[in-house]
Amino acid sequence: MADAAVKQEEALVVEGLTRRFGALVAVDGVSLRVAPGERRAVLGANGAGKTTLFNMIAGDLPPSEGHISLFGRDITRLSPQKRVLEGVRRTYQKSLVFGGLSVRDNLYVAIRGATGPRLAIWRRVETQPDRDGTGPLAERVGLADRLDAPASELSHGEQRQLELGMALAHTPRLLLLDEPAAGLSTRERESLMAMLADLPRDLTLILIEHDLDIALKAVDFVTVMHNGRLLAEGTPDEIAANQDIQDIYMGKHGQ
Ligand SMILES: Nc1ncnc2c1ncn2[C@@H]1O[C@H](COP(=O)(O)OP(=O)(O)OP(=O)(O)O)[C@@H](O)[C@H]1O
Repeated sequence: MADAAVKQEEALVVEGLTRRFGALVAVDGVSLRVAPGERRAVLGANGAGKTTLFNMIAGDLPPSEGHISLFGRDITRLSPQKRVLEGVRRTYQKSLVFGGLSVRDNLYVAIRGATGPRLAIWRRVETQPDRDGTGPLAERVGLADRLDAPASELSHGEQRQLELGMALAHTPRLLLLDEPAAGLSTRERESLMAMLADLPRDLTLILIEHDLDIALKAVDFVTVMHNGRLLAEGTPDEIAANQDIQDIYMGKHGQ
């Protein structure tokens, strides 16, 4: 049918998004449009409102005002769980990996969370779906040879890789990564960024990043926030050439 070739929707549209905490306006009328498959960085100094913006997109925090649409569907009032089913997945600044479980079991828990009711964990092992899914997932994030290692024994970089693997278990359409490279060594950052670059283009990726150099290498487009507002948007080249942004907001955070 000719009509099947429908116009492709934006992956994410955020309109006039605002979040107040008492008198503080943490996010102040932010509007964004992110194309399907785009790699976008959200930059800004501490307290700029980046995580609050993520919290509202993921449904962890209701907005005070504004709207959020995912592939043309208004998700502003959906619960975080329903947004996961719609394809939104996020990571947090603080690790949510289970240290006492192996890499395999962490990935399995993530897969189960995506595919079955919570209590189905009590079903007989052989009747549980997707047990084989842990291997390919571990391979995607460079942990194929660490499947049986307890997560607590992973390096910081490997833990970040595991978090990414857990987020990918839900085959997200929109992946929100909150400072995925924080605390990593230069080598670990490079390897994580290479992994992100290898993610399929049917996945739309937004990452919060403090390090301007990392962000500019990893993305197609950059949004800069300051004091809850959108300060600038542009390609990495445009942002790199913007001396005000470099000096005032990013210079002190570069490493
Ligand atoms: N639950 C909350 N209650 C009150 N104030 C909050 C809450 N969450 C965030 N804030 C405030 O909102 C503002 C924006 O915080 P947010 O964490 O979104 O910034 P950020 O850009 O992610 O900063 P960072 O880079 O330090 O994580 C800050 O002033 C913060 O103190």
